[in-house]
Amino acid sequence: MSQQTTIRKLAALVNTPVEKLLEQLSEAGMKFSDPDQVVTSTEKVKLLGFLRRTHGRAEKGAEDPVAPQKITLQRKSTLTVGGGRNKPTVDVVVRKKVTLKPTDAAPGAASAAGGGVDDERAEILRKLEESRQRNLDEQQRLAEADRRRAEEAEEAKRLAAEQEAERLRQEAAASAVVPDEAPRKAHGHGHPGKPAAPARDDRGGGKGKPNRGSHAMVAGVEDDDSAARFAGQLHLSPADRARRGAGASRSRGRQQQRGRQPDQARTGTGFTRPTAPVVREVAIGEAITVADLAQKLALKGGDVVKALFKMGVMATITQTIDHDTAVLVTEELGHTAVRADADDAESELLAHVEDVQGETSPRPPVVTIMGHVDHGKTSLLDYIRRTRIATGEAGGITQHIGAYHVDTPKGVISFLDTPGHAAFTSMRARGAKLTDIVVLVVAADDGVMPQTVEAIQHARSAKVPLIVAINKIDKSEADPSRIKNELLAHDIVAEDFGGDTQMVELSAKTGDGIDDLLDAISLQAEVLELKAVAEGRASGTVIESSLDKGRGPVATVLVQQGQLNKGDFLVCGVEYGRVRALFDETGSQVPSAGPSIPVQVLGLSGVPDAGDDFVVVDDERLAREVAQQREAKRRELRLVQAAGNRMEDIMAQMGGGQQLELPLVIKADVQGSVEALRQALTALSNDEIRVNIIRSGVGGITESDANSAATAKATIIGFNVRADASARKVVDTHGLDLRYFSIIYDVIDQVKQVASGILGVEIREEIIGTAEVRDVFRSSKFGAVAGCMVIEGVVRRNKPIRVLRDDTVIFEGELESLRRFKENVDEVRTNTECGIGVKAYNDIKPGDKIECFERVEVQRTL
Ligand SMILES: Nc1nc2c(ncn2[C@@H]2O[C@H](COP(=O)(O)OP(=O)(O)OP(=O)(O)O)[C@@H](O)[C@H]2O)c(=O)[nH]1
Repeated sequence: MSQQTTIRKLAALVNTPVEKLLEQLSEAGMKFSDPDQVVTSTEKVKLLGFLRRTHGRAEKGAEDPVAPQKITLQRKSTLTVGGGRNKPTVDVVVRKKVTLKPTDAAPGAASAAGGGVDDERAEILRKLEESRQRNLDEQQRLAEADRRRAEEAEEAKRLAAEQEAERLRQEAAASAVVPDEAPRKAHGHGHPGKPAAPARDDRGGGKGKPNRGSHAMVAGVEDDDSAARFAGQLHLSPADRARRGAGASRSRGRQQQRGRQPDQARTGTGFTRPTAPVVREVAIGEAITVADLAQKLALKGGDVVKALFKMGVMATITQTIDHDTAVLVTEELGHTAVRADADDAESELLAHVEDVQGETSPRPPVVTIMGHVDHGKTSLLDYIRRTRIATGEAGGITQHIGAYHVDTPKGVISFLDTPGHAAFTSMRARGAKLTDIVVLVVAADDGVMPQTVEAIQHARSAKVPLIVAINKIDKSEADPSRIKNELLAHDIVAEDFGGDTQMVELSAKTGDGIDDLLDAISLQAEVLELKAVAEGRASGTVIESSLDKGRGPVATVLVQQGQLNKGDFLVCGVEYGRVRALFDETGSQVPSAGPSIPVQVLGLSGVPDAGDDFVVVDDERLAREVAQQREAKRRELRLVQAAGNRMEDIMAQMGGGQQLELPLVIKADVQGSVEALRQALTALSNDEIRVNIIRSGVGGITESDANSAATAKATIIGFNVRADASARKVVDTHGLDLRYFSIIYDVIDQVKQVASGILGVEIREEIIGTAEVRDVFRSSKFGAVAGCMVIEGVVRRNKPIRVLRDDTVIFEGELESLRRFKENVDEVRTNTECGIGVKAYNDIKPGDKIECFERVEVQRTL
């Protein structure tokens, strides 16, 4: 603290030389060597006592200031006695002694009488006292300022937390919940008022909309339960704090807070004054982004980044940190972390779904139409839709919602409205089994085609029975028996051939045979004895989804179990919501939908993916939690996958049992070489390394080649070509691996060795010098001699050389002669002229480059 008194200051204060004060302090038994040392209040008091004792020494007064002081004065006067005739005069000295007791006005007299020393002492004492007092005041003032500052900071923090918590009210309510403590008892079934409450969520997209919550809070229209949950995120009253401190369980604390909340709301503010920093308990999974963690902690992303930085972890707001780092930083920030059990809400959901197992009853079949291109799948679906669906009030036309159901005299049949194999296989890939029966359309005028066979295979692998629709029988060239014969080759045997596959001849154009097909489907369905639980909470699969401008997220779902009703809460993939409205394929609103019936659902928080499952749950809380957890999991997965693609990570994973990638940029002198290298190198890929040629082409290595290599951290292979100056700059800057080759076998060999993980010594060519040909002389003795300037490095006579024209190798060999001014030399260095004779090569031209290289052994690294 700058306000502390140093010896120098004290000396100035009491008007004493510093040395003297040091001496006095030393006499008082306090060792100080430096005048800038700080004197504490205790030391000052000690010095004061010492001075009191020593000055005027035996004076009791010094020790007992209350005792009256006794001062003795002596005065001397001389009298002259005698002085008669012949008698000498005598001087008599009279000494007078007066003892004064300074009872009243005495102190002044005393000090006056005491002389300089007493004055000084009194002055020191007074000033010391003053200084002590000043110090005390100063300390009090500073303490007061500190306290005020702390209060202000806390207030600001509280306000920020309130705003943040308000903004994030839904997420915060969920994220601050300890997974296993979660709502099993506190929420859920124990809160009958809750399902009716969240009208707010009917608007859909309720995820973290900024202002909605705050309005609700201010206006006090929030339902008590939600408000209480929200308040659980905020501040702790002294009582709650004490409870926490005493180790009371969180859930109990929350319930008590809940009980208190309505009272607070009635006070008008809805908040209590902050009495302690909010300690949040956050659930952290395997990995989390900094932004997500900040959100869970109701902090700014920057604050978490800063805290990480202080811990020595450099991470940006979008980066993912692992569980351990996240826990450390959470604790560093004064909050607590618990491991998120990824499946807790999910298992709760499962238990929830199992609850509704009940009586099963027959359900309609779900049919998918497959077949070869142009064999009439769409026509067939359209015909059935057009003629079989009683159009609704909405304009009299049927809607394409991804599926529809038709009533036949033999029962209801649902058709999935997306013909083709992609939809079927992608659904299957996602684990969704929707289809009960496949109708295979084969055009009678065409026959079994590749996609017909593919459809058979799909149906077979999904273990779904087939019904063959032999289409286009209205055509003159139609030959149904040929189709039946062709299908025999694929083990599809028609009933009239003694097999078990129903085959219906029809025309999607005229409608002939369509009823027979519907009958066949119903028959097949009976054989399959399709059953489902018709009552209770619904579950099923999303068939199609989209974002509608006016209506928000719209999903067509196929109910597979139970009854889906308007007003139900549901989890749908990573989305959730409350069913605001249900529409059938005619565009009419329906109050509910049972098993195998497709309906459009409005009211979800977002657009789910086709193939996502949906489950109706009792309350919105569970729906939201499951959806959020799934979303978090999906995001983590995405992050892990994205991170895994980066080259650094791949390299870092070396030896981790995963396939590594070896990215290469290949440039060669001719297209033939490029192709040959491409093929040879990609063929080297094995289980451990995948050779990935990210760029290839003919010609010298350019700056953009080098840049691509830098981006992909690729090795550049120059086959009989060289890098130009700007490319070399990029190579140097990024420390890229640039290798030149002139024999295809060498390239393959080197890449092969790296790919098979045989690391060891490799022979690498290193260019030691380059000379530029300025002129060419013909000599009868040596043939063509190139008058050169060494532009880089050194050219040595006994090293191999290559001749380059336009950065492309045109000759490789050795030097015949290396001369300077007619003298043979062994080497020529940069910026020196020389004459070079190339052995067995006479076609050298001005502008060519002669590069001198050597082969060196290099420890191979990846
Ligand atoms: N004559 C006749 N033509 C038909 C019949 N069914 C479909 N077509 C015609 O065949 C062509 C292809 O029919 P689509 O229904 O588009 O066939 P698709 O299998 O859905 O074709 P992709 O969607 O391309 O796979 C159209 O021109 C139809 O008019 C039929 O029963 N008789």
